[in-house]
Amino acid sequence: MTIAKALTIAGSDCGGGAGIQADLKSFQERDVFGMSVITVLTAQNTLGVHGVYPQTLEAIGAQIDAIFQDMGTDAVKTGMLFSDEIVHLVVEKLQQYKAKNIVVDPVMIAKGGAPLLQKQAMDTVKSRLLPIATVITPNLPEACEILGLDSINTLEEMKKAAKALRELGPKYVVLKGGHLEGSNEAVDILFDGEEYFYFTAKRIDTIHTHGTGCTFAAAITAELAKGKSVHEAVGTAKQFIQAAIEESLCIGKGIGPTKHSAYRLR
Ligand SMILES: Nc1ncnc2c1ncn2[C@@H]1O[C@H](COP(=O)(O)OP(=O)(O)O)[C@@H](O)[C@H]1O
Ligand SMILES: Cc1ncc(COP(=O)(O)O)c(N)n1
Repeated sequence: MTIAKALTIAGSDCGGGAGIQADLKSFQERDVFGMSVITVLTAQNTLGVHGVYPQTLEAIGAQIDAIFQDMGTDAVKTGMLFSDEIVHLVVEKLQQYKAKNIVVDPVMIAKGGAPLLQKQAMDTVKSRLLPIATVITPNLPEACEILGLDSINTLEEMKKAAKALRELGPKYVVLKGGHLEGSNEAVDILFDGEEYFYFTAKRIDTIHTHGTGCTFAAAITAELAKGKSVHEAVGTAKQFIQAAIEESLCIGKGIGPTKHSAYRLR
């Protein structure tokens, strides 16, 4: 039997809602063999991030080598990379192993406000990581940070931002509109350099969105691993995250996680 293989290179969320844990659950739900490289341990729950413990470069490099020297991957997702040195290492390794289908979720700030990427790493993310990406999946605050904008408030501004982001080198930009104020729809825009495609869903009135960005990007990665086009992958991921948020979980005292199995169980 063969199966598509996807790798996540990201931070561990011991609370299970975001990071490596969300990614592996999403891979499994999409029938893809999931593998993980842990960059950082976080002590995290629905109330916030209580501790960040970066792994050594040696440990991160050894995990990546172990996977590429034996099993290989059909697609790779990057999430929380935290420091400049980790971003450099991950880019070098992905280039060394000629990784295909790279989905970069440029994780910067947790929903509760904790920094997940050090300020010094931003330039390297822009100059080294985004250019090797097949797809990038920033949310609106991340897009503002990358582009040096104060805010993005309308779909027109989202289109402009998607275009500017693509000029930094990724093949496709998926700009997520989950944070767009005053809209009763959650609209994500895919830009391939020529056309804009809108992925629209009803905005769900819930605070339980811990890990939505990770879950969405992981679902895209899983579909790419199976050989789907970027357009198909984003379409499936949008339905996957919509179902997961619709049935999101009131676990813990703060911002709860989503239900990864919701889409499959429909
Ligand atoms: N309240 C919501 N209702 C429906 N979809 C949402 C909601 N919040 C976020 N989304 C969707 O979830 C995905 C992740 O988006 P977002 O929450 O912006 O990312 P992040 O977790 O990186 O901040 C996107 O497809 C977005 O449109
Ligand atoms: C380890 C880790 N990685 C990423 C996120 C971002 O979560 P979200 O998907 O809600 O933006 C997080 N809170 N923790």
